[in-house]
Amino acid sequence: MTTVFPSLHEFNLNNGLSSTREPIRRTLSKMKGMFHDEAAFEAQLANGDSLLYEFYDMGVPDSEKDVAYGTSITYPGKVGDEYHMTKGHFHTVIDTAEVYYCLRGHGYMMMETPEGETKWLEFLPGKAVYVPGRWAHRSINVHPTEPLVTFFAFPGNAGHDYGTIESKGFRKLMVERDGKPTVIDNPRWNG
Ligand SMILES: O=P(O)(O)OC[C@H]1O[C@](O)(CO)[C@@H](O)[C@@H]1O
Ligand SMILES: [Fe+2]
Repeated sequence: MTTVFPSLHEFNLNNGLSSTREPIRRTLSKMKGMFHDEAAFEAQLANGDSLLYEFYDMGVPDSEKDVAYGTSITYPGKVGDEYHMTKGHFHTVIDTAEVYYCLRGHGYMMMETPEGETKWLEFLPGKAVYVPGRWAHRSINVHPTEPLVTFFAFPGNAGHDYGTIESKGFRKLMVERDGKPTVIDNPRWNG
């Protein structure tokens, strides 16, 4: 049995970053095939492999008795008309849930089940989104200039299944229409 000691970590309330741990960073090139406008993606990548989001793995044991937690920071911007977002995933142990609490910014949590139900809920500072087991989830930043900062927690054994989203995509996308965030059917959904 692993012995886990009580620990203390700091996450900055403004930028979401921790002074006590290194984040995992995902740049544009790690998101190939995720945005619906491939030409806009390639054009943007030619201008530099910019940082889209970063988040923390605090290294808690991968046991169902433990709680994985950390902050997730998605930077503002769009690829074509589609807002910056995380890759998104199901949990490998698919019926494990997750909770997110928004600390800064404006965004949405896009969710869907394998059966095809979809749901998106708004992130604003002070709002908590509960993602039940079986719902794939992706954070989306719709603010023009501010980072979307959330704090998340989920069972340590949940794991990340990226394969399903990488091959099928999400059924719904969040794009800008007439200057406003708008949900559309994913024209490239491959279910
Ligand atoms: O794993 P993705 O989809 O790249 O997005 C990262 C986010 O998801 C998490 O894995 C939590 O489920 C966090 O580490 C982070 O908030
Ligand atoms: Fe998750």
